[in-house]
Amino acid sequence: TLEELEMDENARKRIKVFLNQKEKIGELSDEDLERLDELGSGISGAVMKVRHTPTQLIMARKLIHLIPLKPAIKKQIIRELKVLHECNFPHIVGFYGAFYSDGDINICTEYMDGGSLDTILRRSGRIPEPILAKITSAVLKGLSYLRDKHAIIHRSIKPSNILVNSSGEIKICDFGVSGQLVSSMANTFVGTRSYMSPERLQGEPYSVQSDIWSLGLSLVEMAIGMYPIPPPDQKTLDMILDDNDDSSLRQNVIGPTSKPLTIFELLNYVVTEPPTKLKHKSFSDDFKLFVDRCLRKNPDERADLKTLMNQEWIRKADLADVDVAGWVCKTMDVPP
Ligand SMILES: O=c1[nH]ccc2cc(O[C@H]3CCNC3)c(Cl)cc12
Repeated sequence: TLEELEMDENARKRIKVFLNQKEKIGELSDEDLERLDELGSGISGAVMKVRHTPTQLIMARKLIHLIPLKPAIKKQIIRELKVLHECNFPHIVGFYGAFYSDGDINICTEYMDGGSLDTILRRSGRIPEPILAKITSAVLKGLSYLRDKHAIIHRSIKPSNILVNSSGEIKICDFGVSGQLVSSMANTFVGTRSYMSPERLQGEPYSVQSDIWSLGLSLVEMAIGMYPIPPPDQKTLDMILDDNDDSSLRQNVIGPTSKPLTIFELLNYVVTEPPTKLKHKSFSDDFKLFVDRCLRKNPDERADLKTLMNQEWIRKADLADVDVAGWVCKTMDVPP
């Protein structure tokens, strides 16, 4: 029940409102959803902004095109996705329902008008440290909730799976709730970058510790405004971060100086080279220490969720009064 989860009053209220609206929906179906806009596309498919005509609710609809899948497998995935009905938490994106229609698995979730952090990063350059601390606190709470209440590990923490809205809420999405869906998509990796931990890249058993590596790498990327493998040299970092004309609101004018690594070289780098470090005077020591605790190649040396939630950087973040809503609105105004 919501009572047992340590939530503050207005978080509990928001979830009650969400569940109230959800009751009006009943079975979701394709003909009840009116397409409004394209929101984003991930490795598993496209995400559309839709309106559920019977209730006029705005939702995000993710289409997962998995061919060829035997009907029995598809039924199992839809059945396993139903666990999402029990995932009600301030930092987990709300779930309206899942259904299967003409070859696609459809997952309908809460619409987040600020979008995903990778889009915000592309538009506004980089994310200020006080905002990153709030984002990290939310992600850690979300990961703890998934592990402690549902024994789920996220499996793909990265900027594009962290969503924000103009109320200043920060939520994670696209976690591996359905084992069958995870294994059906196991070989559909596409893309030029990876947030996977060294142990996972080497096929070793992995746990929530693997999500902590991904969080650390995502934090470095969001702090400096570029994918941090291979680590940019000091000169590049100084150029990006020393700007005092508040370039954090503008696209960084420079890209990587050396030629980009192939995906193989990149994965090989993660496994063989020392982990990326966050080193620049513009970041607090607490932040640098936090990132260092996340980016240990040995998962046993990497800090665990509980330790990280008690780190100075996070304790200060939880007490700090940061206008996340204001920041999200500012990034929503920046032209795409
Ligand atoms: O508003 C949303 N609600 C729920 C989900 C969602 C997912 C989105 O993008 C995908 C694409 C890659 N990962 C996340 C985007 Cl851009 C928005 C939403």
